[in-house]
Parts: sequence; C-alpha cells; structure tokens
Amino acid sequence: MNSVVVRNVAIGEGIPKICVPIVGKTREEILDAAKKILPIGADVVEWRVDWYEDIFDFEKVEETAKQLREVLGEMPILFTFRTSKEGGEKAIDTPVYVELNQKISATGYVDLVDMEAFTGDDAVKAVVEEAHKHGVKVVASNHDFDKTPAKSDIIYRLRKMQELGADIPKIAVMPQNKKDVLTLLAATEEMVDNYADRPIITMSMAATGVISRVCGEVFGSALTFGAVGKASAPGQMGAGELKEMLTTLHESL
Ligand SMILES: O=C1C[C@@](O)(C(=O)O)C[C@@H](O)[C@@H]1O
Repeated sequence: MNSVVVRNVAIGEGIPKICVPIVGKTREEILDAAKKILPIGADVVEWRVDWYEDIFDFEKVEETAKQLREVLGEMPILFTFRTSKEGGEKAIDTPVYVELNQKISATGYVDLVDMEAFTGDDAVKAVVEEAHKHGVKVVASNHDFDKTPAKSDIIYRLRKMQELGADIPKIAVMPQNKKDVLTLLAATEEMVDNYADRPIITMSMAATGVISRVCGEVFGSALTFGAVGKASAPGQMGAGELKEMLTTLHESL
C-alpha cells in the first residue's frame, strides 16, 4: 500500500489522520475557524468552499486561500467544493467546477482538492491532470446521504476512482440500520485487501455510523473527519475526542 505524503503528513500510514472541516461563510469566519483548529493537533484542514459567500469570485477565493495558508503554516489544506447534488451548500456547473479546482491547484496554497468522482470521467481526469502538474493530490469522492449501496457497488465506485487516477478514493454513505454500517466496513476491508494500491477513506454517517469514524486503522480507512465547532456532516465527533480515541485504539493494536 502506497501512502500519500502531503507536507510531512503520511496518509495511509499508522493512525488514521484527522481532518477538520471549515464551514465559514465569510473570510473572517474561515480564518477564525482555522485559528481554533490549530491547537487541537489535527493533521489536515478541509476548506469546504461551497459554504464561502465569495466562492464564485476567484480573486477573493485566492486571497482567502493565501490568508488561510498563512494562518495554518505547514498544515495540509484540502480544498472541497461539495455540490448540492452530493449534500453540499451550492450547485455549480461542471465547467465552472472543473476550472475552480484547476485554478486553485495552480496557486500553491492548497495541497489536496476534492473532486466528486461521478461528475463525468473527462472532468475528473482534467482535474487530476492539472492538479498533478502542480504537485496537488486529488481526493475523489462520492456521497450517498440516503442509503448505503451494496458492498459490491461501494467497491466498484472506489475502484473506479482509482482508475480515474485519484490519489485517494473516498466514499461517505448513510446507514439505515446497523447492518449497513457492517456493509460499509466490509467493503472497506475488501477494497484494501484485494484492490487498493493507495489509501482510501470511507465512512458511514450519522449516529448509527459513528463507529466507522474511529475504526479506520482496523478496517482500512486512512483519514477521518472530526469537528471543531460546526460539523460538516452528521456523525462527526469533536476532533479532540476523536484524537484521544484513535490514539487509545492505536496503542492496543
Ligand atoms: O466527504 C466528506 C466527508 C464528510 O461528508 C463526512 O461525512 O465526514 C464531511 C465532508 O466535509 C467531507 O468532504
């Protein structure tokens, strides 16, 4: 299994990495949130730009990214526009979405970009190609906020992301019962055991799925999302508590 190294953080090695989302609407809120994340000891920050009021004005996006980089120093930044189709705050036309991810990759302020895997193969490949030109890693993602697909379908989606050239395939699904959580975990284990040659990220959302956010080291999910302040998805626990749990578990493995 190859790990993905971003600014000295090796995703895919040892304890799952903790990523804290920022869901501020204004530049001030975004930078404030970043300052609050710093003391927690998280590994990665996700800037959920679909929440940002000026997201369609690239000059402002670039300036905010620059200031965010200044606040966060060496902490890796994942740039994510989560579309309304997959549970995010705003809709975006595909060409604009592709261009946004390509342009931010070229700035040098972010380390990873999130690209929804089922946007269309050409769109995903275009983002992967441009990101890689600038040394930026791509997290391909897929979200199902209603249900948990069959195990074979989850594996199919993760393999497809890998084939499209994503550095880290990721899937978040909603459980309707406890068996669905087991399905997600079984898919994770099977993907890592049989198909993955790179780190993957999986989670089962909401309260029923919360166990999936702490057991990544056992079943094979390389990163987990924890909140500082406002959560970006149902089921995220506090990043500080998450860190303690992951550390305790790690020491017993
Ligand atoms: O894809 C994900 C995972 C997530 O949806 C979660 O369930 O923790 C949170 C999002 O911010 C992130 O982009």
